[in-house]
Amino acid sequence: MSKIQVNNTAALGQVIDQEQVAALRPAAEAAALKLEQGTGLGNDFLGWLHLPSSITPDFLNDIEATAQSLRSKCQYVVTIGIGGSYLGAKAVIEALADNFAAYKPATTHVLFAGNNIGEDYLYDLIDLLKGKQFGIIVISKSGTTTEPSIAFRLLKDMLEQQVGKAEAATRIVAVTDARRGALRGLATQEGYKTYVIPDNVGGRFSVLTPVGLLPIAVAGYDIKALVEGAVEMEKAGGDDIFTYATTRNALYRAGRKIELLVNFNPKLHYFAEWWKQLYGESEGKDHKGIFPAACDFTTDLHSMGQWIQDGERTIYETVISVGEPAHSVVIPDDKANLDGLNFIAGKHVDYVNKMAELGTRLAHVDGGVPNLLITVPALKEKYLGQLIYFFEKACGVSGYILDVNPFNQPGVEAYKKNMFALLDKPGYEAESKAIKAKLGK
Ligand SMILES: O=P(O)(O)OC[C@H]1O[C@](O)(CO)[C@@H](O)[C@@H]1O
Repeated sequence: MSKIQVNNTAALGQVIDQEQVAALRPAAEAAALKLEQGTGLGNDFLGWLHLPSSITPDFLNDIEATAQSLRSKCQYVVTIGIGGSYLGAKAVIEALADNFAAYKPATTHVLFAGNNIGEDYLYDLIDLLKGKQFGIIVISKSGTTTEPSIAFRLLKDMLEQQVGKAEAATRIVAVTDARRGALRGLATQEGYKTYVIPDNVGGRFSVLTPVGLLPIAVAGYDIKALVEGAVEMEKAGGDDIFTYATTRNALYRAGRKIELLVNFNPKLHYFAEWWKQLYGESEGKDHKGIFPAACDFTTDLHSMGQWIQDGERTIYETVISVGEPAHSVVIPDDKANLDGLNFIAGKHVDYVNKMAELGTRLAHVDGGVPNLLITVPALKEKYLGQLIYFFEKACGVSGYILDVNPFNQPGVEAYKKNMFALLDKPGYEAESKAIKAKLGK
């Protein structure tokens, strides 16, 4: 089976050595056992662990049928959600899509909303959708998150005005909790097609539920291959996962507090955004946790490269290296050679990119930045499925090595409480009074 691979050789020798990594292996194995036996912190949120192998062909067929129905009617399908309720779908779609898909004709464009509170963002979206055939996938595990709720209220209204309430109900799909939350009530009342986010799967671990699978299928990608890749990784288990989890924890203990996930392919930008939530929400608690940051290379070498090469030595780098590009572009020969580029004439652009990648890794290691390498054969559904499961499992293992609960996110509530208090939300009267006093109002 061709699969993703992890290599930590270039992470060793300066800041940490193999012994320090090996010393964490028993902790990693104990963490994996805790996940398997459900005996660790947050054990009511382990539904993702054997999720891939529990997905049936019938379930995927049903999602594909719903996707096809939306595709047949809609030029645009707006996926409404935030955090784990959008980043997985966005990451996979961007990794697989034509870089310029937005400017090329397509049966159906998948758009995203409810992931910010930008008035102009919503204005521009509403403007785009005026008079167009569109549908909505509204995703919220809690069913009460403010950002997607605002976007859904606006777009539902607009859709009903454009096509009538009955037709709108056939173009809206809700993905939410089986029982709880305002979205569940609304979907039942309006008769929307719904999918359930299992109770024991947290938002940031939900990309392989309908949260990710439905928008990915609407965008035209092969969700069966995606799940197949995840199943392969679920069954393959250990070594690469342990290597990644133990090396990053050894580096953290040696003072490397920031992990920089870098790619040499712009299609992976949102994959890093998904990864940032996965690791940031899972590990950043009890005043602990590696700070997950990301860069797109070579783009950011011309902005962040100086800092990475020469700034404070608190970072290490994890490179996601893609083996093969999907297409071929060769650099042409030029008789005049005024740009001096004939030394690479006849070479594939990807060959130059790979030399940039190798040169960057060597330079950064020389500059004191330990380097982990994850190779992905190609940007295809199957390998993305492997990568998703790899990072999820490594996150659970890593979180237990760090001795935090990797499956909760209590810290996210602080901003929400203040926002509701400032907005005078019913039920927040005491908080409103307190925050206004603090602001001298
Ligand atoms: O799916 P929901 O409940 O709308 O939550 C969206 C995101 O918001 C958070 O709950 C944080 O507020 C994330 O954990 C989650 O992925």
